[in-house]
Amino acid sequence: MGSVPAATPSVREIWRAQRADGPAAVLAIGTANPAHCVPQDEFPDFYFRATNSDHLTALKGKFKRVFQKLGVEKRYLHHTEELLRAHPEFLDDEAASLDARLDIVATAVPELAAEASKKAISEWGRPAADITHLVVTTNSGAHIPGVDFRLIPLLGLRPSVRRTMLYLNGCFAGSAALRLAKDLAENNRGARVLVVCAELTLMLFNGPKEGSFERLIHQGLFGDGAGAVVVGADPLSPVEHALFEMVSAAQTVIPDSGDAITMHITKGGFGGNISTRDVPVFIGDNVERCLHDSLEPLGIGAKWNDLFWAVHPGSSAILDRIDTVLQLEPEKLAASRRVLSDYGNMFGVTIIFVLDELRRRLREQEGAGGAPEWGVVMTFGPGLTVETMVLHATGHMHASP
Ligand SMILES: CC(C)(COP(=O)(O)OP(=O)(O)OC[C@H]1O[C@@H](n2cnc3c(N)ncnc32)[C@H](O)[C@@H]1OP(=O)(O)O)[C@@H](O)C(=O)NCCC(=O)NCCSC(=O)CC(=O)O
Repeated sequence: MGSVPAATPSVREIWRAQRADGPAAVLAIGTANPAHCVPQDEFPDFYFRATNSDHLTALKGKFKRVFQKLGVEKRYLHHTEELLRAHPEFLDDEAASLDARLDIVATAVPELAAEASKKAISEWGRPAADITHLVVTTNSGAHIPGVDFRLIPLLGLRPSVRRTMLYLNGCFAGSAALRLAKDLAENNRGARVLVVCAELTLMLFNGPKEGSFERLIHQGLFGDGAGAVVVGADPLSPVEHALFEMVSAAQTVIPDSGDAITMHITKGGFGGNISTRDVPVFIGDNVERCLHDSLEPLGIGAKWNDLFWAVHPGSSAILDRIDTVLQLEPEKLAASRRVLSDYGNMFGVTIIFVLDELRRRLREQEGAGGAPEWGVVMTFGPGLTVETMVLHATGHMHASP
């Protein structure tokens, strides 16, 4: 008599076994910047000298006035005066400079991305080969194979790592990648997702031009950096620790705001528009509705000042608007303001720096016995798009090395 075959599991049983038991969580964070640091008060001199524009004294005066209002004290930039001298075509948006810019970012973006990733993997505590999924996002490039592919040898990832490359998501790119990572981690038992965002503003670099206000914002606000996060569900004790549990994630579009921020590739790098007067107003008018839409279905009825906050610091005017609308206590957006001040707006990378800064601040508050348990991530970008993620702090807020 033959043995009785084991019953084949049902599709539902297979589906259930493939899924994680608990929520996705942030397990580690790493950040990196280029070495070239430019204090904001020295930037107008650097910029007008490097672009042979010192004769435009009135325009330089306007740059200085507006730069002081952005909330930035210093930034890190890949491009130096030496690099700009070697590429005079980068000073003129009518010149065909796209190929030269793409050549530079093709190497520099993966290298910066790898630096941040190595720090995240080292803090995580497991080998790089245990990463099962890779989600990479950048606005700084347009290559196939892209940064995701280059990271496999740079980090020693498995060739079978499942890659997703997100190009041109503007400043909400970091949140979009984290939202995707949450779904991947919860829907693939044992998955460990490496999220990587990297940006170089070289794609936006141009000389000053009368009447081009957005150029002034492009040059004065944005900075270069990379951030990496390891995301996974059901942490393997004692090696892994959840920093933030990722409770829910949402994305929405603000009605009639489609022209407020636009970006497109041109022969001279990136073109586009930022309606600097409208963006803070659109965000201020919609922030409460987005928050209610995220928190109410979860049954979280906390007051705004009972939460911790990780908000994309688009500029200090945007943070001021959010402060006013939500009537936040001054320290609530302190992590966002600190990152804006020390690094500038690094597009989608910025929110990873804010999370890193926030966990340091929460650790200090835990020590003092009063850290909030629940919090919100909010980022904004072209669309205008608002990304919201609800987080739960776990009490493991150890800082990165
Ligand atoms: C640009 C600002 C710093 C200006 O600050 P204030 O409004 O307080 O300044 P202000 O009104 O005194 O103006 C200072 C000087 O700038 C001039 N000015 C201001 N706005 C202008 C505009 N839109 N066009 C032309 N000139 C303008 C004023 O005339 C004045 O000139 P004068 O001194 O000669 O009188 C601020 O509005 C701001 O931070 N806006 C939001 C920026 C933004 O959109 N960030 C999002 C980045 S994108 C992002 O994060 C998402 C993404 O990219 O995806």
